[in-house]
Amino acid sequence: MADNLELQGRHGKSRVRVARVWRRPAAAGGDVIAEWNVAVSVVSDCLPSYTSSDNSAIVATDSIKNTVYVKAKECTEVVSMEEFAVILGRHFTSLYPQVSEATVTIVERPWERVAVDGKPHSHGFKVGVEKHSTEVIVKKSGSLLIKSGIQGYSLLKTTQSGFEGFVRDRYTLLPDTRERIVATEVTAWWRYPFEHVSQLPSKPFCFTQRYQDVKKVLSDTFFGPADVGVYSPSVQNTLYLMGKEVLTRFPDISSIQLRMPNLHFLPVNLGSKENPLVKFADDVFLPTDEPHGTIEATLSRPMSKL
Ligand SMILES: O=c1[nH]c(=O)c2[nH]c(=O)[nH]c2[nH]1
Repeated sequence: MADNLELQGRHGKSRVRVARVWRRPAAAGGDVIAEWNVAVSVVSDCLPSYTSSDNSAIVATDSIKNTVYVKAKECTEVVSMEEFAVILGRHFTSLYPQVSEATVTIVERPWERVAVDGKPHSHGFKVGVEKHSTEVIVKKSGSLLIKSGIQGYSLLKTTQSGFEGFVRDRYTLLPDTRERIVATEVTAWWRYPFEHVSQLPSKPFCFTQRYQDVKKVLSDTFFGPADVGVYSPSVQNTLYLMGKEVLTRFPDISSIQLRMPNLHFLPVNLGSKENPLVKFADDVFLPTDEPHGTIEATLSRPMSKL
């Protein structure tokens, strides 16, 4: 309380870029690299720095940035992003009495090991497309919230998609269809059920593995079997089935939030009655991303929240 006003502040450093290499012989799988874009934000009791010129309680954002590099150096064994975020969160909340909470957000640059002549390369990587992220909140008490996510996961089917039976009134122009392209760029966030640092799994890499698992379940459900696919009556239904499958398969995920824009591929019809230049026959489309439909939902088990 200051000047009869409530103040809720937080500070930290964003866009801290760090790359960590773990050296391993080729026989042990080769070098491992992680490139992370880290944001740390702490809730800290430093009211006088806002209300007067007393900075004595401030952990400088420059020191917060430096800590990211120190902790990366200290991780002599390969760690997942989620584990690294927990390490940072625990550090800030345990070292500084005035810091009650730390939020650590990390987005990974998706370096993927290349293969040369079919053999995984010991130290060569190329960048992939979709991105893995995490957001971890650690409180001084040890209470914890861990979310992981995927962004920019672009998926498309050339058929086995339709949309019909929707509201038809004077504003409706869209015809019913059982044949269209469906394309989206999935953003997903899922929450793990660990609510205290003491509940964290000791098995290394489980978060990284789970990310790969979730990614596969999302795409397998979107596409259906390789030869025949699966019919999608709407993006809404496909989104629901994707989220449901993740919760069914992984008891250690308590909720999932999915955002799936409907990126329209418009039928191309060009010309006039006299000169029908291009007549659409499910073959030539105008790909668009603006405007796009926005379809999103959160699925949770009863009693859990995202
Ligand atoms: O799968 C869809 N869901 C919608 O809500 C919608 N709305 C629309 O115009 N096309 C579609 N497609």
